[in-house]
Amino acid sequence: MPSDHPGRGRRGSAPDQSHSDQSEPRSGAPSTLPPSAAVVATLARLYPFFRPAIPRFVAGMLCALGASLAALAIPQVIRWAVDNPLLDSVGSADRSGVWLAVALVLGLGVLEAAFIALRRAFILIPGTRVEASMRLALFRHLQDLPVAFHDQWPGGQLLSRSMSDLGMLRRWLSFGMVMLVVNATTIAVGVGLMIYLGGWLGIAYLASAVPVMYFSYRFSSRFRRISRLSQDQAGDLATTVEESVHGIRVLKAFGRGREAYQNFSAQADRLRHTELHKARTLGAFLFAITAISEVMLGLCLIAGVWLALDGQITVGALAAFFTTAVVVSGPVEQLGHLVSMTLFAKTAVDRYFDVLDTPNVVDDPAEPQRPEHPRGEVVFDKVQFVYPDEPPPDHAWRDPDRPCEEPRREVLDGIDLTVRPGETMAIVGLTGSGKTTLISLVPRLFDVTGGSLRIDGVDVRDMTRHDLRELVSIAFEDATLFSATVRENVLLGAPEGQDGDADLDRALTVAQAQFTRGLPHGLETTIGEEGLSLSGGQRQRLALARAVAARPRVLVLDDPLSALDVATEEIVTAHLREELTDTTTIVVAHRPSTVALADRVAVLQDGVISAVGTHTELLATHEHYRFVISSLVDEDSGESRPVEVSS
Ligand SMILES: Nc1ncnc2c1ncn2[C@@H]1O[C@H](COP(=O)(O)OP(=O)(O)OP(=O)(O)O)[C@@H](O)[C@H]1O
Repeated sequence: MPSDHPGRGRRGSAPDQSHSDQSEPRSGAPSTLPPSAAVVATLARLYPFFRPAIPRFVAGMLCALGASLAALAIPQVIRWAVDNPLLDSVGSADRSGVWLAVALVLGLGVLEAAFIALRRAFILIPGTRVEASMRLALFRHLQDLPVAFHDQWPGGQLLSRSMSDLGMLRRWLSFGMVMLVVNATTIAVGVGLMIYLGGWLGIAYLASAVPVMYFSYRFSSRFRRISRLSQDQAGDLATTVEESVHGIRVLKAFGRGREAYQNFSAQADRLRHTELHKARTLGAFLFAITAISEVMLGLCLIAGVWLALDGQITVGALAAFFTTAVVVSGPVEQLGHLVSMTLFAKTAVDRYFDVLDTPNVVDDPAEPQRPEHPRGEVVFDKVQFVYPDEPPPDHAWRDPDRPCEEPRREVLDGIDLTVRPGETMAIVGLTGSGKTTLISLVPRLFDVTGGSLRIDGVDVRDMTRHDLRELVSIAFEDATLFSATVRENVLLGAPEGQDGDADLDRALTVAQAQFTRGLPHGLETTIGEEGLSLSGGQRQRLALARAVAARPRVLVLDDPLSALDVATEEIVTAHLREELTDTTTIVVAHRPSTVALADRVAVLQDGVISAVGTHTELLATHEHYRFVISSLVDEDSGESRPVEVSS
């Protein structure tokens, strides 16, 4: 299957992250490369995103080069002016040569300024486009990645990668990369001119490049490590902010604000120390290269004056030599900042591709199948499931004190269960027995790790995810609503091209969510994070309405009525039984009243289905079922009304 976004080579091409050393940041580049080659190899991965912007970048770079050449031409004019019109005008009234030199310097200055303005105009827009397209690719990939990935990655890490890392990259593309090329060219041309003007003086100045290169080499490997650490710590900090904002009610209710603050403060302090360390490392490097360049210029000045007095160099050439040195010294001093920016950008690219390279293991098959006449029969055939490993220990954002290799455990260990078309099957089991895990396999939130799960004879892994979504819909106990209108939230999964209003009416009635019509703007009221807040029971009813509106063949419900009062639950239950006669329903029952929905009940025990039958049969014959039901009655806040089950 072709890669569906630029920058992604092939599915499953993630670099092996499990064996890398934390001190060496992970990247798409082979780790055997020397640091500078690794930087180039990593940044080269941007090419697919960068390609459309190349013409404008090249134009911008040419403008920047033009500006540098204009600046470098000024010393040549000065040299000519000092050695010719200026000397000629001593004791003469003719100043025309001097005025010409002034006009030339002015013209070159204006040209330099114009080139700089043009450079900005060319590069600003493509830089933002590259950033936007990379952000889009990341978002699409995040949407595509399976639930297991999102279980493992902290939200703050994803947030910081998609926002601050990509912002950093844009700044590097728009400024750092361009100026790196331009400054390197300016230094090369400038030093060439200095050799031309001052002979050995220029060569002596060039010799200062040797210690500069040595310091650059040492600096780059150290700075890469620190910048990776600081970006990862910033991501951790974002995760902490996200968690404390989400959990603000719990923190307030338990009076844990102080602890949360202390935890945040410790993390912020760690980041501050890393930033200080980074700034000191950069400062030492900048000091070294500036000092080397300045000391060398001072030595050149002494030698130059001596050579001029000896008549081996003209005063004009000496003036031009030092004016050129001033033009070159700017780029030399900037080089340190640009190198650090480049290393920062490399880290940002590494962190970006850490996510983008994560293969999607819940993927569409090469040759998809779909049931010809969907009836809604669901068959679990020796299904096994084990949750994926924790993230590898070298993930820099992981807490190094946390154990990494936790033993893998089969949550489901040979599930055999057939749910007949149109049947309602309740899944009952003790807390942690794997009920949610079991039903999550039906819409492929996770893939089975053994055995198979078939709908109407077709393995769910052989269907496209789109086809599967049309067949199966799900409502969770923890109802998530999006910042959108009631209508948009409910019709989120409704089939396209059907009468949305009819689906909406039916779904709201079944889920007893007519209260939405009384909201300030009725069904057009915005709810969710940015809109009106709803109660837990109201949210659950909307989530149920959303699942019903999708008109699925198979409806999967993870205790979706837990927050409803008994009377409302009874009405919803009755409507569901009435409306869903053709729909196969698998419902996780956490309270006896939910079992009332079911035609049959499956008991999940020790990773297998230990019994299937009607509630009455199981009560009479299955000891573990009696135990589970009695514990559910206890849990159910004293609500121990008799359970009515039709079979
Ligand atoms: N994302 C996950 N990653 C790793 N392990 C998980 C994950 N989700 C659940 N588990 C583990 O799998 C086991 C089964 O969890 P599951 O949520 O399926 O149980 P459950 O029967 O639905 O529980 P409950 O009745 O409390 O909702 C538990 O031991 C749990 O710790």
